[in-house]
Amino acid sequence: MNGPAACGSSISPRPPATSWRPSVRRTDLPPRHSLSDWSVLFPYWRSGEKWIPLAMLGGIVGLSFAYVRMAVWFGMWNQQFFDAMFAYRIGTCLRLLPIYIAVCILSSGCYVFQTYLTQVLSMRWRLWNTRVYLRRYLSDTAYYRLEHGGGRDDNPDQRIADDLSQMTVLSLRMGLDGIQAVTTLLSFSIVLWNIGGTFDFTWMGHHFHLSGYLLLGTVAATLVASFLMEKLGSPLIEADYRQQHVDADLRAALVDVRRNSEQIAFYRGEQAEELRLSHYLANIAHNWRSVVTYTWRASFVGDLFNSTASIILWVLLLPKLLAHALTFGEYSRTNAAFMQVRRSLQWFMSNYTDLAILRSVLQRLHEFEHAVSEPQPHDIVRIDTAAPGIDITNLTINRPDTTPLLTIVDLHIGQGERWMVRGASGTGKSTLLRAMAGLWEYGHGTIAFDIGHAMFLPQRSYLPPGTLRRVLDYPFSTRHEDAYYAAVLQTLNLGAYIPRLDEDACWGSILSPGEAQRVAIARALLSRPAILFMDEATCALDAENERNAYAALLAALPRTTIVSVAHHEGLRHFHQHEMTLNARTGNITIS
Ligand SMILES: Nc1ncnc2c1ncn2[C@@H]1O[C@H](COP(=O)(O)OP(=O)(O)OP(=O)(O)O)[C@@H](O)[C@H]1O
Repeated sequence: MNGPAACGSSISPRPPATSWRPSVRRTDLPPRHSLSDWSVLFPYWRSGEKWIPLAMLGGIVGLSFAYVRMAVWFGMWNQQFFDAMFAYRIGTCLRLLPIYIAVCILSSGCYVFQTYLTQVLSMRWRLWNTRVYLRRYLSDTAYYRLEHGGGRDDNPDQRIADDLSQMTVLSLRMGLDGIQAVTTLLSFSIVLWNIGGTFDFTWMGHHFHLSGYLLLGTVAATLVASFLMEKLGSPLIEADYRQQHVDADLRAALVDVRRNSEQIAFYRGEQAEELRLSHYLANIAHNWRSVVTYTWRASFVGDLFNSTASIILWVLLLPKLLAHALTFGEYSRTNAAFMQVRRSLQWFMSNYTDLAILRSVLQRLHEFEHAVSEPQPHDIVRIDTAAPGIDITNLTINRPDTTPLLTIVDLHIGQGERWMVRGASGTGKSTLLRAMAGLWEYGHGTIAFDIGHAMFLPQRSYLPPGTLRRVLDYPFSTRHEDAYYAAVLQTLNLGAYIPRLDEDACWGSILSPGEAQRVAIARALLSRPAILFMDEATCALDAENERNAYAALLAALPRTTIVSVAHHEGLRHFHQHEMTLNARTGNITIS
């Protein structure tokens, strides 16, 4: 029987207990935005690499200004051109055309170069951030703590793969569009102000003198529409926040099915899985309905405003029309300026959804950063010592709920000694090894050994994708003579794989659990650790292969200290000492 696909699976000693997250627990919470969420944006711009991206950003902003400047120029050109056209001055029109074409080419060039620079900058930023996040995620066993630490953060894969990409793309696009919107607003506001001139009128016996009424009217109309959109669309932020979570939960559940496909197939668990996945799908559908409702409300106001824009402009231009003070060229320029001011003011509302997504992304990244950099309590102190053997002093291992699991007052394991750890299921054998490996943070006491020369073999061996040679060397990149690999494989009855040493494959799903365990033993034989911890590392082997594996270890590593969690009676004679964990007292007995 082949083992569960190890390509991409975790190195945990058993299937991760929390890999299935049945509820969308945090999706029910309202988003808690805080200013510190925005801090996620800054590290890149303060890093040693900052000068190139800052120069690129400067270039993009400069191009943006140039682009807006050209748009203002187009407005002026429009007025001149259409006034000439309606006055039938064809010669003037022909003179104006080549200039127009030249500026068009320049403007398109600016736009294309700005887009190119933005994309390059976005990718550089994303790569830098991803490298930093990967380093943090893979350092100090953060990946293990996140998975096994009671769900302090969910879906780290989504944070690293999707959220970082979204953060860079969205924040750059919104930031640059925002700068462009403000520049456009200022530039065309001046145009509108100048065109708008003054408006004198008498109402109820009072004389009014209004300057720049065209600009004021445009701003007022846009602000009313924005206010309505804000009122109707604000719950969209919350709904979008939840949407990201429910989507990620479904994806995580699907990955879970893929990872455990064989077990599910043996159980014929299709219906149960369909039910479980339907639960996630129902969450998506439920939230999606909210997203749709809030989106159509906001879109309705936005679209209504867009389609009535020309009427609003006509109303605003009515005084000039009544005074016969509007040429077609001036109308054309006013229309362009009106649209630009409206569009840039509207930028804030048309980017409502993106802003909502960005805020959710930043919040999740901030939570992730917090989770990975959370200082790990070191109540169980591991001392790295060059002294041979292992010393355990006043060690108490607790469960996560702080109830005591196991106590070892004082224990010395001498160099080269072989200890068998026994005890009923659930007494804490694996947890003791986790504490030795620095993966268990609940409890207190001291464990001293040569950490740098120790190796742990869990029950479920991790076989990364790649060549068999790389799998055997994992996690190091040491290279041995071919004959050495061959001899080790032969000793462990894996001779059939010698010709396949350089085959690139997903060995986790090719090898049977027993073969995978023998590959792990081969790793120990190849890397020759000073101390070897084994957690039921041969439990999937038949009696003969298990005896053979132990015999090979003893023959090849006579000076290696071995601490081995095992149940099989037949293994007792390979060990000199026995440590039995007592379920009732939580103490150990040594024999
Ligand atoms: N992440 C965890 N969260 C909560 N409880 C845990 C966790 N890991 C282990 N435990 C608990 O600690 C106890 C000891 O578990 P451990 O895996 O060490 O047992 P074991 O002796 O190795 O069992 P077995 O022989 O069945 O492998 C068990 O009661 C288990 O439920």
